[in-house]
Amino acid sequence: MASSEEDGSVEEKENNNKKRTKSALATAWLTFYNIAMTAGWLVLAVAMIRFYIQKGTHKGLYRSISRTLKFFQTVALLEVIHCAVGMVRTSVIVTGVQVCSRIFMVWFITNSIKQIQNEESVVLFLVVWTVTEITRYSFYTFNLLNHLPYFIKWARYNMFIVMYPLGVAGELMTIYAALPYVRKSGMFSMRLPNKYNVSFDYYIFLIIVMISYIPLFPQLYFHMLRQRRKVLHGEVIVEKDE
Ligand SMILES: CCCCCCCCCCCCC/C=C/C(=O)SCCNC(=O)CCNC(=O)[C@H](O)C(C)(C)COP(=O)(O)OP(=O)(O)OC[C@H]1O[C@@H](n2cnc3c(N)ncnc32)[C@H](O)[C@@H]1OP(=O)(O)O
Repeated sequence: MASSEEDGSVEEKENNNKKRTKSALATAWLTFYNIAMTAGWLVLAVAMIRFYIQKGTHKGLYRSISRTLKFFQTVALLEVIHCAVGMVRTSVIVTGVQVCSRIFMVWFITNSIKQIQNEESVVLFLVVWTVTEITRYSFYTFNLLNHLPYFIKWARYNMFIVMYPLGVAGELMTIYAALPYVRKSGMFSMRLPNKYNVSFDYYIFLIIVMISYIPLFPQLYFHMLRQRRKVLHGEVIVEKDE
């Protein structure tokens, strides 16, 4: 009996040690990840400001920053993995929708349709994303280091109230501006007859994507409002299984 109790406690200790090592590793990785992402978005912010000061126009801005943007926005796919493996306490679905819609905007809209790269709406979502991400990643970094200045916490859970709708407006206006070019070029579309016997119309797909903002965006927005109430006002919120 005594020996089985001892065994139990040894096993428990081992499990606790494993958990501690795992959580120390996770914290180290997340700290590195968040510092790298803050730096990446800061580089983007500086590049945008320098471009505008030097050229005095937004034309050509997207081209000048596209490589860095594509890199850091694509790396954000790791956030879906962080949620999936339980490294962070966030819904995979909420994070997945957020990250995938951004990656879609970068790769399949702005990067693929050169004619729209100089639209004002592109600058709108780029500026909004940049401000948001610098705030968000520095929030996570300082939080992990247990030295979170209140103004960063305040900014993280207040700025989105305005930034989210602005970002979405920029994205939707950009997709809308892309529609005529997509229709004319027939890009990413497959017409019948073809050897796969499959048809796909990217133009229609983009319209469906635009419509899907109507049910999906409020869910992200209300998720952030709930987070705001929890973090800034200490409300206990029972999350539904998302
Ligand atoms: C194929 C095409 C598909 C197209 C589909 C189209 C439809 C799309 C519709 C919607 C489109 C939206 C487009 C987006 C536009 C913009 O971004 S506009 C700019 C404004 N944007 C924002 O303000 C972004 C806000 N969103 C977010 O912050 C996140 O992405 C989120 C997932 C929505 C919410 O974040 P969440 O993590 O749930 O909340 P937090 O309070 O920040 O964190 C919760 C806990 O998790 C910890 N955590 C999370 N990530 C990290 C990390 N990287 N490092 C460390 N810790 C992390 C965090 O600390 C919290 O932990 P606890 O304190 O323990 O609770």
